[in-house]
Amino acid sequence: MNSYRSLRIALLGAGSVGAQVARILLEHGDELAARVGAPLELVGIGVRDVDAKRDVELPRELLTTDLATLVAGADVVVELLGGIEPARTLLLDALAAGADVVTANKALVAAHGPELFQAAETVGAQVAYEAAVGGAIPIIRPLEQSLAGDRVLRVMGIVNGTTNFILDRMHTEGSTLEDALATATALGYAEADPTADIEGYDAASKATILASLAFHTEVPAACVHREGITGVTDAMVQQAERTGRVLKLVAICERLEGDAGDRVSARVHPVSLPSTHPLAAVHEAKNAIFVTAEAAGDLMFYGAGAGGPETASAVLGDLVSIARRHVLGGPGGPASTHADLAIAPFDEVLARHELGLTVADRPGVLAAVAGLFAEHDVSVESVRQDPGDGSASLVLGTHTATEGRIAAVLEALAAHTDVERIDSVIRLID
Ligand SMILES: NC(=O)c1ccc[n+]([C@@H]2O[C@H](COP(=O)([O-])OP(=O)(O)OC[C@H]3O[C@@H](n4cnc5c(N)ncnc54)[C@H](O)[C@@H]3O)[C@@H](O)[C@H]2O)c1
Ligand SMILES: N[C@@H](CCO)C(=O)O
Ligand code: NA
Repeated sequence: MNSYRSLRIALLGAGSVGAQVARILLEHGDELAARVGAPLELVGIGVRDVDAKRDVELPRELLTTDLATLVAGADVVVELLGGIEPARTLLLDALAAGADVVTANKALVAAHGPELFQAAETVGAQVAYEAAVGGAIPIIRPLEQSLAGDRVLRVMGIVNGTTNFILDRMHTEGSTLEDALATATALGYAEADPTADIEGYDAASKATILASLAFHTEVPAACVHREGITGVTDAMVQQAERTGRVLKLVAICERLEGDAGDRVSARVHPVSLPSTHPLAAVHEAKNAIFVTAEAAGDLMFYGAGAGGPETASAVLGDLVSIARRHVLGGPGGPASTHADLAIAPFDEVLARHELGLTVADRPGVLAAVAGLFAEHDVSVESVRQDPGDGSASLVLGTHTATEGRIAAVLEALAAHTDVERIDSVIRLID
């Protein structure tokens, strides 16, 4: 090892991920230091309560509740608190003082990434956030560096471990959403407020980050269409199974070619996909992300999308890489947003839908319902009808149509006297 001085590492947060980062750093510090070329000194761990019970025993003398002072003396700040504040202010202070930053906080990067990157660029510091998307899976660095010479066309995948765990348990064990969420929380997969997982906010934050990196364009979180899994019912799960399909929550980021210039779209919603689709084989809290690039073709990234030790792997990878550059010198690179593509409105995005309806069981109803689709220029591909007691269940599959047209059909169906209920709406992936 050369004679570079120790790098002072401040760790903020000792929860599921933070405690594992501290443990590995303390257990394997020598090995990591050898890779960096300088000792990595964990100078303190910022916590809420130094006496709190933790799964991992941490040296008491490292624990402090004074996060601001801890940050002020650090070369690298590793933020694993979650949430926007105080994480944002602490990291901006760290960057202003010239420290580098590692974070797993996708909510913060999605909402305030440009502000953090700008602050880093001003002082030549670095911000690394590999753990923010796909947990342990290397996906940020491949998009930022490995594919920097290519043109990414599409990024699609399962990016939230908690909702994948829940949907998987609903399919394989008939669990309720609530029971499966409780297990995912106990396993350390869920966010501190699990609404972020089940309502799709977490996946939407990740879609913002992926789309911004993939398309070299700032894609604000507000431009990502978001639907979670709270509308997924047991009946929808069973309906999917009857047709050899499974339900998954996916993020889709696309580059849409157009005569007036390319645009980008990012969205998160449940989909129904054939059980033979590669994403159908992604079980438990695993994540999988497909990247399609013009020259590279299809690439698939698969692995642990959540979990303390798994996510700690990505955090420490960032720490080693950032520390190496700290030792070698040279500023961090600016965020790449040169393409600055327009964002396509969600209404113009194309998809195939399957709608489940309960309708009055009398002659002419099927024709009336089909007429509503025709009126809005949506072509019906398949119809299945199961008679009931005075009412009938209809399942209609559409050809590809814009989201705007489907929304108009749904509005017309909801207003139609023969339509008792819209039971389910799910997008189909082939
Ligand atoms: N758990 C995962 O699988 C996972 C995976 C990828 C990314 N992340 C991200 O990593 C970050 C941490 O996640 P986690 O699962 O470890 O969360 P966690 O809730 O288990 O841990 C966060 C810790 O930070 C502490 N904390 C919060 N605010 C604080 C404050 N103001 N002062 C002192 N301590 C404070 C909390 O008390 C808690 O112990 C989040 O941004 C999360 O989105 C988590
Ligand atoms: N709550 C997140 C953690 C990983 O980012 C998930 O379930 O995917
Ligand atoms: Na990752």
